[in-house]
Order: sequence, then C-alpha cells, then structure tokens
Amino acid sequence: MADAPFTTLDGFRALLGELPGPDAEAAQAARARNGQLTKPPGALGRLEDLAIWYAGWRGTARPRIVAPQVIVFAGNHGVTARGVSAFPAEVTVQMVANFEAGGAAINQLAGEFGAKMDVIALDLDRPTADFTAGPAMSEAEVVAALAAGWAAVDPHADVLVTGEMGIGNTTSAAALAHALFGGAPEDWVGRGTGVDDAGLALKARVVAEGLAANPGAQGDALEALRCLGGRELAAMAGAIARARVARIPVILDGFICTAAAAVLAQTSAGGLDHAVAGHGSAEAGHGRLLEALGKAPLLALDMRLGEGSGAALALGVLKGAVACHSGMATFAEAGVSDG
Ligand SMILES: Cc1cc2ncn([C@H]3O[C@H](COP(=O)(O)O)[C@@H](O)[C@H]3O)c2cc1C
Ligand SMILES: O=C(O)c1cccnc1
Repeated sequence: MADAPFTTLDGFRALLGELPGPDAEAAQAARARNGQLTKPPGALGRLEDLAIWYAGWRGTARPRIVAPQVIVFAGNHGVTARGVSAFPAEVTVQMVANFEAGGAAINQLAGEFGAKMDVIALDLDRPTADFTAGPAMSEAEVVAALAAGWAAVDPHADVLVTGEMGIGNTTSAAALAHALFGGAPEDWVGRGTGVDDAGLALKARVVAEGLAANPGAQGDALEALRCLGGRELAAMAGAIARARVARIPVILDGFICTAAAAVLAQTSAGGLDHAVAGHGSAEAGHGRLLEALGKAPLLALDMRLGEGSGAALALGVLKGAVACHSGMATFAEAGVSDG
C-alpha cells in the first residue's frame, strides 16, 4: 500500500491541482471500434458511452474488467449526540463486524459482481467532534483520514467502489452538501435510517447550526470536509483522488459517497471526470447533488442503504458495457452486412 504523497490539507489541495486526464487517443479508438460492432448504431444506449469513457481512463481501446475493488470505510460522528439518526451510534462498530463476517448487503453484492471487498474502520472509539459546536476534525485528523483512504486503494484494481458506514453520516453529508452548493438546509436533509418528520426538522436545524458554527466551511470545499465531514467521508475522498492518479475509474454510490466526492469536484474543475454515478438514492438531496455535479445515475432502484451497495450493483452494468464493447465482433469480422 502506497503512503499518501501529502501530509497537510494544502498538500492534498496541490495534488488535486495537477490531476491526470483520460487518454484521448484510447477514447477515440474505442469510439471508432464502437461504430464497427455488430449492432445498430446507438442500440446499446448509455452502455456505449460508458464503455468509451472506461476505455479512455484505462488507456486502451479494448479494456477488460477483471479486478474491481469495493472499500467500505467506517467512522463515528459526534453529531449523533443531537439525536439525528433513527439508530444508536454503536451500530457502526456492530456493522463493521457484520461486514467482516460477510453478513451485510454489500458483502453479497460485491461477491455477486466479482469485486474484492476491504473494510477500513477509522478510529471508531474516537468519534469526530459535534460540528454544531465547532470543526468536526482537526487538520491532522482529516489529513489522516484522507491518507487512510488513499492507502486503501489497490493500484492494480481496474474499477473502484467506495462505500461507507457511520451512524449520523447523512446529517454530516447534508451539512457538507449545503456548504458546497448553498441552498437551504431543507434541500439537503433526508430521512437517513428512517427518522420521522420531527427528526427531519431537527436535522435541518442541526445542519443550519453546523454552518453557523463553522463560517470557514462555506468558502472552501476542503475546509468544509474538515469542519462538517467525518473520517469515512474524508477517506472516500482520499480514495477517489488516489483512483484518479492511478487512472482507476470510480462508481459513486449514494448521497454520502457523492457528497464526499463532490469535495474533489469543488476543489478542482473536472476532479470527478473519472467517476460515474452508480445509482440515484432515495435519500432526499441526492438528485440535487447529482444535478449540481452534472452526473446522471445509471440505476434508479429507490435504494437508500449506503455501504457502496448501489454502486456495486452498477458495477454489473459497467461490466456488461465493457464486455460488449471489448468482446463483440465487428461487422467485418462476423460477415454481417452493415447498414
Ligand atoms: C443496520 C444498518 C446498516 C446500515 N448500512 C448502511 N447504513 C447507512 O445508515 C447510516 C446513515 O443514516 P443516518 O444518518 O440516519 O444514521 C450510515 O451508516 C449508512 O451507511 C446502515 C444503517 C443501519 C441502521
Ligand atoms: O444514499 C445513501 O448513501 C444513504 C441513504 C440513507 C442512509 N444511508 C445511506
């Protein structure tokens, strides 16, 4: 595992300023190949652009997916003291044991779609500070979480899914989204694990208090991550950045993953060009977040679980797209008359 090439938030910021782009020649060659495959033009719909996008990032016109990686990051949140989740904070560590024993939804989906799965618990016995009273993390803490995410990525993976577990983290993600994209707290809060109307109103108040208590969060995405995020959110951002540097395409999961990823896009234009939206979560606010990022989800299944589950399902779609693109015969090869 590679040590992260940054030790400060500004070091991470500098790295985001010089991210590699896709291989334009490989993308062009993939587009040409797509035009020769034995199907009516455009008949594979969005799968065609998906395969060409993947080929560009992998730097080859005829890629294969053989080594997907799912990483589930777990963190605890001080803001749970405000009663923002329908479940108690101890569920985070209990679910980590469940992931390790193979009993969670993400275990089944990662297994079904041929991904190896890693679980990284981040200082669970040391929750972040309640962000309604000040910054959730110190600079050293957020940098450590970014670096843990960075180090968790297998450089030999050929697609990455980042998932999370952290009771209270829909509130953290809502506060982060609000700081990054403005609007009102009500635009970003949702029911998470299933809070009632009073719980939803409380979440909006807590988000408003969080922004008021952290004035620096609104001007700068990385500062917003430090002040309002959590360790698992920062680790997802670090992992997604590492994937970019290694030209590993990423499938984003739901509201929490997308909020964490948005930090990269808001710090560096095009910083999420190597990522697609796996699914549209039923969590209120996810649609708005995807719209702000200009990303259309691959799936819409009314899921609202997290863990990387929606993205792992979308891995099946991406694998299908790439298998067709790289495995199909051309009209010339198959002796099929083209149109
Ligand atoms: C058993 C269980 C398994 C989960 N797996 C993911 N989450 C999801 O729910 C949490 C966010 O919702 P909130 O902000 O309302 O706490 C996160 O841990 C998320 O990944 C779960 C939640 C529970 C209870
Ligand atoms: O969209 C998500 O990621 C989500 C929604 C609700 C609860 N946990 C995760």
